[in-house]
Amino acid sequence: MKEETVIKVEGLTKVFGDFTAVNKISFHVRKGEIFGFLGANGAGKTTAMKMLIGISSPSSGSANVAGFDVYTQTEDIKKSIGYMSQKFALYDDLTVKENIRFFGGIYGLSKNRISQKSNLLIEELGLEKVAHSLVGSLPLGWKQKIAFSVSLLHDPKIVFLDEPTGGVDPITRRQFWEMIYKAANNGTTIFVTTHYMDEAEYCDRVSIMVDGNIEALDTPKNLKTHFGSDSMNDVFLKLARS
Ligand SMILES: Nc1ncnc2c1ncn2[C@@H]1O[C@H](COP(=O)(O)OP(=O)(O)OP(=O)(O)O)[C@@H](O)[C@H]1O
Repeated sequence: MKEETVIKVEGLTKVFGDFTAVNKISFHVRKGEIFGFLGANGAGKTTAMKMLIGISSPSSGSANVAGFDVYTQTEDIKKSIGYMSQKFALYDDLTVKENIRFFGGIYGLSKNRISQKSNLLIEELGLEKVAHSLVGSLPLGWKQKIAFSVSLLHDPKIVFLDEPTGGVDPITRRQFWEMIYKAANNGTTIFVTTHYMDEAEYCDRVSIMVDGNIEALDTPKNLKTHFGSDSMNDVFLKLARS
């Protein structure tokens, strides 16, 4: 059976004045794949991701996300994807239930569907006792797990995660990744940036950006073999130093 490609990027470029932040990057991502998008600070990850989620127009090149063009079909892209980041996830001054209701509404879900999804999410995450607590009062790890579930409320084809586990303890990060695996097993494609190299090991494939270019892209196993490394941390350091 032919594997479905849900992200196709060819020569995608973003220029700010005379500075090239993203330089002709090309890659494909398959349905249900966990694709790690790595790079040192300032490598161009966020700039690339903004083009893919339809909030920044590329300078040149092409990209198709969930079947839609990043130049002309950005509204369709936004409806087909989920997004969460460490910096923006949920509203601290709304309760867990209110956040779910709010985002469900934004994603265009019916009241009934929101209610069903809300009950399911609260049960799955064991949040019965805090369903009516303000999100701001919850530990960061809980917030991030709820935010991830909320980003999946509308059953998006692809979810973009921008450093989703920043600042979270290792046990909670592990639990977070179990949620990522579950979503991927259900066919959701995961596009994730991270600075944690143990998380890079959990991805099906990893791309590594250096100064706007994708310098390496393969499975963690192949990358380690290619660079003669025993860890993704070592691969990353070798590339970032070269
Ligand atoms: N609007 C902008 N105007 C000019 N330069 C920009 C703009 N946005 C980003 N840049 C520059 O582009 C480069 C890539 O930034 P970007 O935020 O994409 O990196 P990143 O890989 O996401 O880094 P981090 O891990 O720190 O988030 C940086 O040098 C940044 O200063």
